[in-house]
Amino acid sequence: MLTVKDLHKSYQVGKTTYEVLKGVSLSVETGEFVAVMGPSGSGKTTLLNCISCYIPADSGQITLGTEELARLDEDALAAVRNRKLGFVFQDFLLLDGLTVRENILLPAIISGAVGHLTEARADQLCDVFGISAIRNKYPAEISGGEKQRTAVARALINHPLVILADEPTGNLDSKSSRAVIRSFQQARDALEATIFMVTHDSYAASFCDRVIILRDGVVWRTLEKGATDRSAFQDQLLDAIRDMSRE
Ligand SMILES: Nc1ncnc2c1ncn2[C@@H]1O[C@H](COP(=O)(O)OP(=O)(O)OP(=O)(O)O)[C@@H](O)[C@H]1O
Repeated sequence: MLTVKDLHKSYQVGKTTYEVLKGVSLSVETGEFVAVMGPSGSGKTTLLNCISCYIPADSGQITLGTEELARLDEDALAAVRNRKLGFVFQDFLLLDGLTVRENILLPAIISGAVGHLTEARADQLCDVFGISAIRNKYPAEISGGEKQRTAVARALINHPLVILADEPTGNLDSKSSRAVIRSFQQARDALEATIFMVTHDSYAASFCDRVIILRDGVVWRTLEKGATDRSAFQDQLLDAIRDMSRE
């Protein structure tokens, strides 16, 4: 589904080149919920921005479905962003002047794809995320949890291959974090959505199928949840992070 091979990315600051991604390789399968963790500065956001087509990598390959991103021109990349990727941001970015349903439909409106099928999809997503009763309300009239579920539904409207989430629980208390994670789990279980989430939050990551830990621009370790119970998996993640700081 999503494959990253030997990805390199540097930033130029004045005359100095800082190599941030130093050969990242990973893959995410359809229907997987994967987190990327790592210390501040390890390259998580840079990786996400390369996969999002916001910044070009220096070398290496990113393949989304059957398309290799480096081969695409600007227009094709914009189409990938609109139609093949869904985004969930830390502050959710709902538009205040649009209702819940209109917010969910927005990516479809932007890609010129609104019709009966898309409207039915919006209603299906409202059902899946339990927001049908509030679909005609405006963001100012709904709770934080409802806003989060609206943002996840919006990310799914165009049937994206992958949802990219950047610190989606970053500003939230643990109850609201749990609500966001539950939405991702519902998206995976009910709609076979694939989710790739950057997070600092070991609690949020402990609900994932797999956690990739970056250190200093490379994949340092990958932990599979498998049949491990959530809190034991969170302990494993915290142990790994402690190991990393000792090495
Ligand atoms: N546009 C840029 N120009 C120059 N340096 C940058 C730029 N963006 C990021 N960096 C640097 O690249 C390194 C990696 O940044 P990145 O944001 O990818 O890390 P991160 O793992 O997401 O960190 P955090 O957890 O703090 O968000 C950092 O040292 C950062 O200062």
